[in-house]
Amino acid sequence: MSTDQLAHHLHLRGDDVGRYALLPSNPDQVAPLAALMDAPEFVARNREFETWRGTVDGETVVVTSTGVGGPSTALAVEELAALGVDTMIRVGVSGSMRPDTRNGELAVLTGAIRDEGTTRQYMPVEFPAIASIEVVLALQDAANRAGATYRCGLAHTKDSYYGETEPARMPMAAALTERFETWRRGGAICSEMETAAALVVGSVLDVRMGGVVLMWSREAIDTGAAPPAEPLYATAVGAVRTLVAAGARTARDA
Ligand SMILES: O=P(O)(O)O[C@H]1O[C@H](CO)[C@@H](O)[C@H]1O
Ligand SMILES: O=c1cc[nH]c(=O)[nH]1
Repeated sequence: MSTDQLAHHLHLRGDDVGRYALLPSNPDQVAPLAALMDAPEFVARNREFETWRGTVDGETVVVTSTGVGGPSTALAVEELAALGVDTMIRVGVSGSMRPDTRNGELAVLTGAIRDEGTTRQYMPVEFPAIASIEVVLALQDAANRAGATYRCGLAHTKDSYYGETEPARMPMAAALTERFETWRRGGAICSEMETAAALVVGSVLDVRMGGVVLMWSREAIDTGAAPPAEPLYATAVGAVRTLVAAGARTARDA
């Protein structure tokens, strides 16, 4: 795809983007994230992919929703990378996998368990889904500056939300419950649906990729209360600020 061409799913061209992108899965989070930047403006919407743009310390940053799950996340990462974006951060909400998590705490993601289907069509299962160290450190720095409560670690990425949150009613109840406990005992801190695809596709395309999510329990979701998103948004935009200040990225082959 040339950068003059309209990207098939995102409906963006090369001129619309810079080097940086934030990737919430929920289109409702796009405008509030862009609002923390200078000169926020709507750029395009097609299907579940809504894009706004702003600047952070003079650098163009797009905010593009990926939709739920690996397949649409892979599309968004592919098309943004083809247009020239080289640094991306997944932003979203997850369940927690640790009993001591405070509702609303952030998780800065160092990697993801590939318990989903999309990345198997990119790389064999032995290949790890690992975040860029530069993005992880920038997110930590920004979370500290935002005064956010957070922990760092692995996300569990799956394809079935109800398989995670209501396993007992699934035909595979025993297997789902046992697998979930296995991931928990292995150290996973949260469960969501996009990070593994973002990290593996990012790695294949030489994109610096990381992720930050707000951990919000199923019980809290069921109350209908909105999660307190300000620390999440401040951390995501603050991390871009840190990366912009650092300047040139470290080359993968250096
Ligand atoms: O709130 P977002 O970021 O969409 O993330 C989580 O919520 C959705 C499921 O309800 C999945 O996309 C999951 O990853
Ligand atoms: O995938 C998700 C998203 C939010 N909460 C969960 O428990 N799981």
